[in-house]
Amino acid sequence: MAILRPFEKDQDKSSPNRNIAPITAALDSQERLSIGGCLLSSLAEKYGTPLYILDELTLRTSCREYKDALSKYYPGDSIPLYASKANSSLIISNIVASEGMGVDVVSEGELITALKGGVESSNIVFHGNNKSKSELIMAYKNDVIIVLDNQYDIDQLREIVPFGKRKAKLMLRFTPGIECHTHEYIKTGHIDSKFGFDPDELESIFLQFKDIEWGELIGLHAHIGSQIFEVQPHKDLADVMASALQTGRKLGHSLNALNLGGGLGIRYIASDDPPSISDWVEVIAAAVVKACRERSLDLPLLMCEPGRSIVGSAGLTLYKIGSRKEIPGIKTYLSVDGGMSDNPRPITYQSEYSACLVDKPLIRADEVVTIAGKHCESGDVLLKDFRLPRSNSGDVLGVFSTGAYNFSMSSNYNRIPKPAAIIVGNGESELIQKRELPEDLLRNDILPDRFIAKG
Ligand SMILES: Cc1ncc(COP(=O)(O)O)c(C=O)c1O
Ligand SMILES: N[C@@H](CCCC[NH3+])C(=O)O
Repeated sequence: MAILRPFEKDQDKSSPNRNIAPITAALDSQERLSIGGCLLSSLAEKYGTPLYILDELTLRTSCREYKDALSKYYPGDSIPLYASKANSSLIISNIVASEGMGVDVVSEGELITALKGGVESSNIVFHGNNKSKSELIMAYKNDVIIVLDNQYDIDQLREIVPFGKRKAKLMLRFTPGIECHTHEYIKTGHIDSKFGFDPDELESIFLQFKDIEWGELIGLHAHIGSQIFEVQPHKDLADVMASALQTGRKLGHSLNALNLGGGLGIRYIASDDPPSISDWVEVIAAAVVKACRERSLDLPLLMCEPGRSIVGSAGLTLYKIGSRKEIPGIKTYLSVDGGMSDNPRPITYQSEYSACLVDKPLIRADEVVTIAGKHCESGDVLLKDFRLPRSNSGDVLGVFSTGAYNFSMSSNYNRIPKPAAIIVGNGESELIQKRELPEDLLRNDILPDRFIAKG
């Protein structure tokens, strides 16, 4: 298999999700790798490692591609909502809002981050299969769109919304019964999923909502899964959703919005071949238009919720290589100063990544190594049987496409502090997340008085 070098000239710069590296990847005169005009080895020196890096231009380009493609291919109104579970922070909320996107949130933490980052509440959609009362109160008070996932949501909201006051804006999530090819853990559209109402329940929910005082059903939502390369499941989804829209409208609900969720995949390794953002939007827009026209339905406001394809390839992580263990005839381990606590995807989903030595990206890869993390877990491996040039302790390794579901899924396993994060662009770098210190990890520990030795 050809190795697609992440900084090759044939990068498809217009569609970041088809590139392994950020679109600003470049080499300096000594053939060392830079991103956003910043030399990666200098960033490692300045901020320490492990270090999450976010490339501003790649992130903005992805947002613009969604916005532009929706305007170009969908004749009705549309808005892409960034799925902030992929990576939630003030800076990302701020950037996606400035690009005219909304945000999808699933907790008070993600909601407050979106609001404080500058996202307008009318452009926020609140999800969750087990929302707490305080989450629902916060969502209602901030007038964000609440996605009803189950009867428990309905029962709680009925008590929360004060009688005679502003109605809650509601969407209804259902499981469309669509299978897609992705990891078992990140499929959500199949009938036995924990998310959303069963399609058979829809009619009775529509009837239940006919005369309620406290909420207005404004649309429908479904999401089939994540890291998907095929477009057929989303075409099928458009059809299933248009049919549900027709049922709901016949039963008297205006249902002006259709939210098709996220799911577009990105290229982690050379053999990954996702459609571009623009091609994906073209297909889903056409499918929604066709499905609505066939049923003589007015076009709804079209929403989608991309997470990974917005932020995945905008991010990379720098590590320092430390110890080397050679097991003759078996394998060579290179251990780095992070691992499953900053990137739990390989151990969770057997996900594969691409990487290089940032100061030697073009040197011939002459050994096969396993890049291990530093945690007390044999499965803590970031890259298996990966080709790299001979390295030394202290060399900086860059792992690409870590912008999505890395920081947001990070942990403090083994009481390892979380890495710092920076943003780069136009040759400048700025801190966006402070590095945790070991002392920070004691912040919430309590040693009750009776355990403290009395002097
Ligand atoms: C409801 C919902 N919307 C959007 C997303 C974002 O998906 P992705 O990051 O694959 O675009 C997810 C995650 O799978 C989700 O559960
Ligand atoms: N966390 C998953 C994606 C799940 C998306 C949320 N429904 C991943 O890392 O691939």
